[in-house]
Amino acid sequence: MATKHLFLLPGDGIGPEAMAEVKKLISAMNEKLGSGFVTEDGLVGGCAYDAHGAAISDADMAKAMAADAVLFGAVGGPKWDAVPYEVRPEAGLLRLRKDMELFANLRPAICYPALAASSSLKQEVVEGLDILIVRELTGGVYFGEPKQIIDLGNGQKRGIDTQVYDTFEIERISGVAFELARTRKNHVTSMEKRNVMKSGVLWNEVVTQTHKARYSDVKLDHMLADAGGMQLVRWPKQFDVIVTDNLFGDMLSDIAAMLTGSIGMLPSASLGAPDAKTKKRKALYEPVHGSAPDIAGKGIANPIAMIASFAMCLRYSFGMVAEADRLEGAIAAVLDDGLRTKDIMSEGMTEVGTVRMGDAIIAKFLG
Ligand SMILES: NC(=O)c1ccc[n+]([C@@H]2O[C@H](COP(=O)([O-])OP(=O)(O)OC[C@H]3O[C@@H](n4cnc5c(N)ncnc54)[C@H](O)[C@@H]3O)[C@@H](O)[C@H]2O)c1
Ligand SMILES: CC(C)[C@H](C(=O)O)[C@@H](O)C(=O)O
Ligand SMILES: [Mg+2]
Repeated sequence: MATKHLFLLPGDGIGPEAMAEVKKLISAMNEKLGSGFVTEDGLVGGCAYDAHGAAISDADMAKAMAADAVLFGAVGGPKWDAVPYEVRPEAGLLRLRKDMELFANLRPAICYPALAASSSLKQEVVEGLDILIVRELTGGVYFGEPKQIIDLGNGQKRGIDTQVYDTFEIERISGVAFELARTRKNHVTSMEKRNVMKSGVLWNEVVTQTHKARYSDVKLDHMLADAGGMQLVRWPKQFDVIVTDNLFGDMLSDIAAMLTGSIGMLPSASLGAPDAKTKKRKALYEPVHGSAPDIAGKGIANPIAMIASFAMCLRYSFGMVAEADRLEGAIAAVLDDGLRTKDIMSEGMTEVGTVRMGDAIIAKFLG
């Protein structure tokens, strides 16, 4: 079996705790299934800043570019609140996304049957939920120039961020959303704020044109992003695929996380365009949650988002669809058995820490 190079960036806070569970899984897959993964660890975020004064080194950046896939934990924390903006922990993640051109961020929000009763929303609202947020990841206000604070000289300062989208960026992300919708319920909802933003007007126009030219078989709706947030909480099952920009996608996916029971449940895949020759995509897989400084080091973090991100890696980077399905099935089965980390704990269930949850999922996966 061909060697599969994985570059692991556990990061800060609960990142390494969640990644440790995936490392165990990878070792077990190599040993029991001969999966042929070769892994190497690197530094990103605050730990990278502590080691060499940058949120990711050029050497680790090169390794990320060369790997078949990157697995990323989480970055950030109060320890680095005062470091210069350019080298803050989050800058490492943003550099990875930009330099690897990972423009398509897939954030599925699935409510596992066993968790339907433990959501903060009514059971009938979330039961059976299966939606996919397709977030544009390399453009918009995250990267637009100018981005600065200027001194106005009158005791006032001005903070400036710039929202920029070009036609090709909207075209390619909406293409990803339409393609994925065809493999699901064939329905895309595009979200922007065309009522106040010029970039929203263009977004709406380009999505509509792309739909008309290439994907008229898919049902397309448009929704203002603020109303979209409201509808996500009111009746999320009206959605199949949501396509939206970088900032709205960040916020809407955190909202969607709570539909699944906890932000500790939401995985993501960040994908580049297929290479013209090899057809391979650059890819990074990461949980949607952050470094959770409030629970870091306590052994109670939910590793499911990280493990489910690895399932996405198996599916999208290695075509190991059967293994990905089995891993997702193992997560569902362990939840059916009543095991819960603290964030998803409810009455009558068995509370376990990060390691026991990881062990239980691996044992189910290996059958
Ligand atoms: N991809 C990333 O690396 C990423 C994503 C989001 C935030 N961050 C960074 O993380 C730091 C903390 O951010 P925040 O507190 O806003 O968001 P967070 O996602 O880290 O935490 C929000 C809340 O959710 C809980 N939580 C998160 N993940 C959990 C898990 N797996 N299991 C159980 N509970 C979990 C936390 O304990 C906390 O109460 C900041 O520095 C932020 O910039 C990083
Ligand atoms: C950590 C931060 C840069 C990141 C983002 O804003 O994209 C995070 O919130 C996410 O959702 O991946
Ligand atoms: Mg976020």
